[in-house]
Amino acid sequence: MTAPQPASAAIPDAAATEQYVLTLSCPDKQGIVHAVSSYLFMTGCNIEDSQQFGDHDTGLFFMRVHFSADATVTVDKLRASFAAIGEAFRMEWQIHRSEEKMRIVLMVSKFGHCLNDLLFRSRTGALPVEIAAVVSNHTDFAELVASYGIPFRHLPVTKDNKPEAEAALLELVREENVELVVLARYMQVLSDDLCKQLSGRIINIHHSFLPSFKGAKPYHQAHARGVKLIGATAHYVTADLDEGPIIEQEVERVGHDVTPDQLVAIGRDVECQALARAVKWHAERRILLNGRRTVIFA
Ligand SMILES: Nc1nc2c(c(=O)[nH]1)N[C@@H](CN(C=O)c1ccc(C(=O)N[C@@H](CCC(=O)O)C(=O)O)cc1)CN2
Repeated sequence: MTAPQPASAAIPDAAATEQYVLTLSCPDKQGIVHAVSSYLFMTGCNIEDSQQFGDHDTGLFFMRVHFSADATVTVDKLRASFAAIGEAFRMEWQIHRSEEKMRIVLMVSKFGHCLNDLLFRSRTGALPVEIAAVVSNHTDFAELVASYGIPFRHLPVTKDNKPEAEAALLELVREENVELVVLARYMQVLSDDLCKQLSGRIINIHHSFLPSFKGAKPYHQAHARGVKLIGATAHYVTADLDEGPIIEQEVERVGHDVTPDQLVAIGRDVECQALARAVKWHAERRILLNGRRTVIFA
C-alpha cells in the first residue's frame, strides 16, 4: 500500500511560507498526534516544532504545533479543513498566524514599574504584542504612555461607578480587537461579570509567591512572617481574588534585616520578570488552561 501523498512533499521554501500555531486540548485517546500530523502532511504543511502533554489526573491531552505552509494555504482554509478533526476528537482548538502580533491593553494604578517594563519590551521587539491602549484609574503615567505614542485612557473608579468604568473597558476591548488585558499593578478588584466575560484573557501580577500572602499589602504580610524568599506570581484573573491559574512565578532571597519598603523595592524586578514572561507566552500562544492550572509549552 503506498503512503498517502500530500499536495507537495517538498518542504516549503522559508521565504514563501506563512508560519502558523495550532493549539488544542481534548480528552486523551490514542491517535491524536497521528491525526494532527497526518492532516498537516496531507495539507502540504511542514511541522517546525511540536509539543504535547497528557494529564493523567484530568484525562486531558494538550498540544501546540508550530508549522509552516506555502502562501496558497490561508488561515481560513486551515480552520475550515481542520474542523472535522477537531470535532472527531472533541477538541478545543485554535489556529493562528504566528506573524500576527496580539493586540493587548495594559492597566495600571499607582505603581508603574511593570507598565514601564512592558512598554519598553514591546517597543524593542522583545514582546510580540501591539499595545492598543493603556488604561488607568489615575493619571500618573499619562505622560510616559504618550511618550510611546500609545493612547492613554483615564477611567477613574469609585465605589459607585465601577460598572460604568468596566463597561468602558469592555467597549475598548471590543472596538480595538484586543485579545488580552494585562493588570500591570492595577489595584482594583474586577467584578465577577467582567472576569467571566474575559475569562482566560486577563493576566495579573500579584506581588507575592502565591498562594502565600493573597490580597492587599503582601510585602508587609511577608515581612511580618519573616520570610527568606519573596516572590511574584503572574496568573489569570478569576472572580476569586488572586486564585486564578498560575502562569509564572519568580523569587528573590532576602535577609532578616530588610524593611517592608526594601521588600517593595526588591520585588519590582521579580514582578517585571514574571509578568513579562507570562505576557510573552500568552502572546505566543504557549499557555493552555488545564482547569485551575496551566500547561506551558515554553
Ligand atoms: N476579580 C479579580 N480582580 C483582581 C484580581 C483578581 O485576582 N481577581 N487581582 C487584583 C490585583 N490585586 C493583587 O494582586 C489586588 C488589587 C486590589 C485589591 C483591593 O483590595 N483593591 C481595593 C481598592 C484599593 C485602592 O483603591 O487602592 C478594591 O478594589 O476595593 C486587592 C488585590 C486585581 N484585580
